Amino acid sequence: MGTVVDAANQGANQSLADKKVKVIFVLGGPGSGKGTQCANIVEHYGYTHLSAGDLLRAEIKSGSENGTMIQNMIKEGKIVPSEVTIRLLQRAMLESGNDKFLIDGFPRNEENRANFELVTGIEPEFVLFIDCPEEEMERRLLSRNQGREDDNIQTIRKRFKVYMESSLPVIEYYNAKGKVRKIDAAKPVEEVFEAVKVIFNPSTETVAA
Ligand SMILES: Nc1ncnc2c1ncn2[C@@H]1O[C@H](COP(=O)(O)OP(=O)(O)O)[C@@H](O)[C@H]1O
Ligand SMILES: Nc1ccn([C@@H]2O[C@H](COP(=O)(O)OP(=O)(O)O)[C@@H](O)[C@H]2O)c(=O)n1
Ligand SMILES: [Mg+2]
Repeated sequence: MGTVVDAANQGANQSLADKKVKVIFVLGGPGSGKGTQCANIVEHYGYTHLSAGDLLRAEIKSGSENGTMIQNMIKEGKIVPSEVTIRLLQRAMLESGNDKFLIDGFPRNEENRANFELVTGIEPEFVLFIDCPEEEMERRLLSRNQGREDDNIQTIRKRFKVYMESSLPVIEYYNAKGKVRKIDAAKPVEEVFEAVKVIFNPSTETVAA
């Protein structure tokens, strides 16, 4: 690990800071519908969607030196060290050319949260909390059919445990700062999106008719 990488990272941070990027964290349990709602938001509001899980899976596929470590952690439902995930997020933000991001599935624990803030200096505008009962999340994960190695009941149970123990406290942290916008996700996709729109509409952006 060298100074070249550190310098590149600092350049990335400076450039993101100069742009004054707008970030919304989209959080919620595994299978709650984060990715589904992000796709809808992108269509209507011009954000770039960055799923931390998708970026990590792409990193495995790319044959990166971290690939095996990431794959093993995902299989066990564990949270990959933030150094890896933050670097992927920074790169994707810069490559997008956009200045508005939905960061989906990150931060997932205190280490993710604190280091992202420290390294990028970015504070989220707000946290969109996609709230769904566990039985419903389990049903959705077991019928997702995307061929994911972690969508089996053994790994799902581990992911729920990690969510309760490590991710909910992050949502609680932002809630204490008045930054959480909570959505009831135990409804059909379109109905959930109606509630999402209410959150996104009062800002300066408008919906295309
Ligand atoms: N409101 C909903 N009602 C029923 N199924 C849903 C809903 N939202 C998403 N799904 C389905 O549930 C599964 C998990 O959704 P996804 O968006 O991948 O969740 P997450 O990114 O939070 O894990 C997918 O198969 C998706 O099509
Ligand atoms: N910030 C993150 C996000 C995901 N991940 C890993 O990637 C897995 C899948 O995350 P995901 O966001 O795609 O999963 P869903 O919540 O969409 O079902 C997690 O269970 C973790 O193993 C991580 O380590 N750190
Ligand atoms: Mg997802």
